[in-house]
Amino acid sequence: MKEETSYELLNKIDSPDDLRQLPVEALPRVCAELRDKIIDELSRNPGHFGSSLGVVELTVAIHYIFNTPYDRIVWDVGHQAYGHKILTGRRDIFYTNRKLNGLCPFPTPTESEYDTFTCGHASNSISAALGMAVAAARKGEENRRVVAVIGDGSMSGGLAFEGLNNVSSTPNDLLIILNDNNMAIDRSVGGMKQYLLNLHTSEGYNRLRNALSKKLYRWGILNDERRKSLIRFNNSLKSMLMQQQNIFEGMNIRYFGPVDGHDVTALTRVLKEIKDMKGPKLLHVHTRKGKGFKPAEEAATVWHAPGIFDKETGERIVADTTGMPPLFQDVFGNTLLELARQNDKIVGVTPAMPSGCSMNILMKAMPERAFDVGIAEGHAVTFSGGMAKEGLLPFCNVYSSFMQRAYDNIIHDVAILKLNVVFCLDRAGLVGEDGPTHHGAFDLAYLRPIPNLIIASPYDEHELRRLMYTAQLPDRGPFAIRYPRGRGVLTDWHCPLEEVEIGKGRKMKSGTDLAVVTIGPIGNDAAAAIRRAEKETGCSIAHYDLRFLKPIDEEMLHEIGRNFRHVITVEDGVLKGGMGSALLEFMADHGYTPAVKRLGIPDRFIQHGTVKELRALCGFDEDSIYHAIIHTLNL
Ligand SMILES: Cc1ncc(C[n+]2csc(CCOP(=O)(O)OP(=O)(O)O)c2C)c(N)n1
Ligand SMILES: CC(=O)[C@@H](O)[C@H](O)COP(=O)(O)O
Ligand SMILES: [Mg+2]
Repeated sequence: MKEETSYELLNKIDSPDDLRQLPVEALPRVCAELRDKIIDELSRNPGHFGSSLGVVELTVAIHYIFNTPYDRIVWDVGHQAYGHKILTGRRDIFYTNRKLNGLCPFPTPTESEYDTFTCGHASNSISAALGMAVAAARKGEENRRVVAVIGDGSMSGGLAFEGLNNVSSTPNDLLIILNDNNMAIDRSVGGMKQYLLNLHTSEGYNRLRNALSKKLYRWGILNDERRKSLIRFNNSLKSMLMQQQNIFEGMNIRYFGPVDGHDVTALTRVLKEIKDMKGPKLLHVHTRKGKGFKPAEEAATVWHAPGIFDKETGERIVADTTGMPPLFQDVFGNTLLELARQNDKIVGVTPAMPSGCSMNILMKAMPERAFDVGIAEGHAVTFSGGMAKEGLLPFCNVYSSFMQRAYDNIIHDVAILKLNVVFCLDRAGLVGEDGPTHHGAFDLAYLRPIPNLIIASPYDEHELRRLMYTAQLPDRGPFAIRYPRGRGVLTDWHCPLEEVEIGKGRKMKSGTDLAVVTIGPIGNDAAAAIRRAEKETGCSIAHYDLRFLKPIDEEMLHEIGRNFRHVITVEDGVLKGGMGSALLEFMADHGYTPAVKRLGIPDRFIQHGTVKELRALCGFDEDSIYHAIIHTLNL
């Protein structure tokens, strides 16, 4: 049995100032306590695990060497920043992490002055940090240092490349720390990953470097003052030996490393040496995702966000899901494979989320027909467009909120040419604990104005399968299907694959007093609310499931407009510009004047919490729908 950690040092660190009072020899102990604290807290209150464990030493070294919060540290994604939170005054409330009204899931400037920028979506740290560095220079804050900490996976994102490109040509003293653990959520992929692997210091190089530096010291050519030049010398030596130019050096960004990211003493030494160097620089750090917790080191994908676990045995505590409805993502993954077996034009595309969206099912069965393109949503869409132009039929699966990155690509590279690409937007609607950066709140509103695009959302798992089948029939053009995070509503997702008439909704039930119009699985909650209202009050309520936002079912809307004085719309998406707005436009365009109450996500960013809590806060959970019905009918 593992001894309980006493957190003797950690409990005295209320801010990085306290950390900086400690002698450097104390840092390994701080790291051990911090690591134990993260393991302990996360075993009870789930969150992003492996990434934070991997950067414990880096986090301690950064706060030890840099004058935070005056110096700006920009974390990329921010899923690795739990150590940062604990060291920056949030230790005692860390148990509230990701809970409603508790600590935010990712660094958030409104929560702490140590959090410098919006985090959540990958690859923005270099651009944001460069902006801060330029601002500091313009304001004459010459002593303010700016650091971007970015993972190897996030470095594969286009935005990171755009940032690097600009860093190389704009005067700045930025430090980019590349935290390379050779993993994204799934395995890192692509040329950047390969390039970084090639940058690994070869054994021969290490031997030569050590021998040379010893000699240089002995000859008096090298001393501590001149160590900085040695790092440069090392890089030239490395380039020479490895016969390739360092891509960062080639872009005028000084490259240092790779260094062992778990040696906190070495890290502090290197950071101290390079922190005040002029000009842009990149420190390449090798870490292990899940470091210090064996199961997480061995199965990094599962332990990216493992849920709760037993910290002694390392076993994940997983709820028994027998008899429960399947995850929507698994219905997608299995159906895609089924369709791919029938239609050899089908290929799958995912930007770095093969496990998250269950495209790993296709990937495993037909590796040559599934593409993980890295954290590259824009590219995923345009790449799909290219394949579609030449006759393939890509199913491009992107989390709804990450698809925001690819808006122009949908319009410019797919919709204008009416290409046959099926966009599957997983995690549509409120996603829960990942909060405002991750809620798939906007897709209905941002997709609706795009010509040529079919937009649908399934009521349940069977409907998802039918929509996927329908979308791959010949010459459908761009087709978007959105569905939520989590489980569906049916116990058996299997059903025959049948065509759905495009633009046709379903009348779920008739009624006379009020029409409730829904889109997507939230319709099930509305149905429950309707049953309750009818049972308790004797009223008569019609329920329409629109199914397609575009083309919208005009016949159905005429029926509603003609027959009802009261309409309630319910959607798991933003009210501004969403399905309710579309209905209102239709009613106005055709001279109908029902009183329309729209339920959905209000015009503000919704915090984190459970989906249930957040729907209630937004006013579209079953209870709220019920009360809206009662209120509308004055019952
Ligand atoms: C734009 C965007 N796409 C996808 C994701 C999902 N995502 C979160 S972390 C992650 C992997 C990041 O890999 P890396 O930067 O190497 O960090 P690590 O997890 O290895 O610590 C991905 C794909 C995201 N947050 N943002
Ligand atoms: C940090 C990040 O963006 C991902 O890890 C995200 O939290 C995954 O979300 P799901 O848990 O819904 O797959
Ligand atoms: Mg990584």
